[in-house]
Amino acid sequence: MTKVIKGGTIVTADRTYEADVLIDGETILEIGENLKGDETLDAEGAYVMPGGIDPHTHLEMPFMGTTAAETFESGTFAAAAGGTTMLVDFCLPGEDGSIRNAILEWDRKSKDQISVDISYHMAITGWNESIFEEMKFAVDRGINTFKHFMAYKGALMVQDDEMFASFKRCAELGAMPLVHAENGDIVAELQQKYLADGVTGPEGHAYSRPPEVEGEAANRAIMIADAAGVPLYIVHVSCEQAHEAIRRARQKGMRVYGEPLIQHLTLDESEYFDKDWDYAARRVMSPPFRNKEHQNGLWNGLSAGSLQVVATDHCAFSTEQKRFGLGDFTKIPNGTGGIEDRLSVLWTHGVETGRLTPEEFVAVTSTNIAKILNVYPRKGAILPGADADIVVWDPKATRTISAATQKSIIDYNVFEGFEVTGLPRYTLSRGDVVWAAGQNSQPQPGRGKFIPRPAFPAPNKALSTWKALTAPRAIQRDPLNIPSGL
Ligand SMILES: NC(=O)NCCC(=O)O
Ligand SMILES: [Zn+2]
Ligand SMILES: [Zn+2]
Repeated sequence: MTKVIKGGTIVTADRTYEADVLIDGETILEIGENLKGDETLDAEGAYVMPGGIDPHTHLEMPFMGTTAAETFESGTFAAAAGGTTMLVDFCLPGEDGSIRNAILEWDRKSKDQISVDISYHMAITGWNESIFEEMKFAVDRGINTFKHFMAYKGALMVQDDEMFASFKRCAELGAMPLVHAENGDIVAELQQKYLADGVTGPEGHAYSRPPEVEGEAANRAIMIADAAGVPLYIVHVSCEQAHEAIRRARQKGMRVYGEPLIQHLTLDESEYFDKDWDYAARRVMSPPFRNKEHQNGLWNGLSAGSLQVVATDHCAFSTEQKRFGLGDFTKIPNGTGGIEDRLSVLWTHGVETGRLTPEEFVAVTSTNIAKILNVYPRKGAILPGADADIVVWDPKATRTISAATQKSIIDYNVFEGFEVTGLPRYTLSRGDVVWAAGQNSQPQPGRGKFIPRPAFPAPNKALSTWKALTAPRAIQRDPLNIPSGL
């Protein structure tokens, strides 16, 4: 069974040109003029781009005494409705601390539910012999990235020596560490200080997580990665202090990647000062939204290349769950959504305003992510042989974002009222149409697949070769030049 996407303009991370795309089964067979297939999808007036990849989601994640309400079924359908064809979810060890069991649990929760493809990052939430051993099991299962929380003291947070040990293990395994960069000790102190001062509402969340705590942790993680000889990916970069650390590291030749979120690019700290408690609490996430200067810095980083990808950190709790923190902001479950709106909000605020070119848009929403996470060119590419994960993007279509019409099952949307221009006309996942605008598309649970991402020893090997060449060495001296010690 073949399909042809006809009459569109292909936009990839490096070029834009007019051509048809012929799909055979799950993969792209040919790109060219006047192609024919068993079925035709009209792309007149539209862009044909690699489907979005969201490298940071938390579907059904147990966290802060509850479980994120967005399910694998609703989350992956919402992704498809927004033009995203793959997401990378964070797999968290349970009470037993076992990585192996966590993977089995994530497989169990996701496999019969997902409409589009997924992959996992594995969280390292402590350190011992069995974690050391089981990291190899994860890599053999196609999980090549390990996440470390430098915040959430008393829960997920790891210490510097644990991170160093885990980063060294990543280096051996050809894997890459990820960090949530915030100084968890200082956050915990500041939380207590603001509570004691009588600041109990959601604004206390923002006050207790200033940009400096993020910048300090980003610098520390970069130093630890350098000492361990491994590349580093910093998730949800929200401020200039962290961005600056990444920029400086990259200037020094380090392979450090930075991931801003669509929320931090478009929403600011004033959200926490809203008089409506629910409104402000729904926007509580870590790190918190920042001011316009930080936002501008993130946009500049995307166009200049010091930041490489845009994610959502989709970790969506209902209003009822957010209310666990009434009277104490430290108990508001941390997380916001965005999986459905990432592409349209980024197109509207990025491409429509001239901050990003369409090619840069493809790079930061798909191709760079596929390359950094080692799944390119299977994903993130419009090339013969690649998976037919494609979004036919109508740059003229408009929508007012509203919880009332979204596919996500959450009862609100942090982008409520945003007018967006640019929406998917069709979303294809491995050749299947999983979203067609105006055609009453439904979730297709169970059709999505887990996509293994093999180890990528090349950057680690390059780094260790360079480290070995430039390592401090003992100076060989003629014994005659060494005092006898008398
Ligand atoms: N970001 C957030 O507030 N919640 C999700 C967990 C995390 O990534 O820190
Ligand atoms: Zn985080
Ligand atoms: Zn996260």
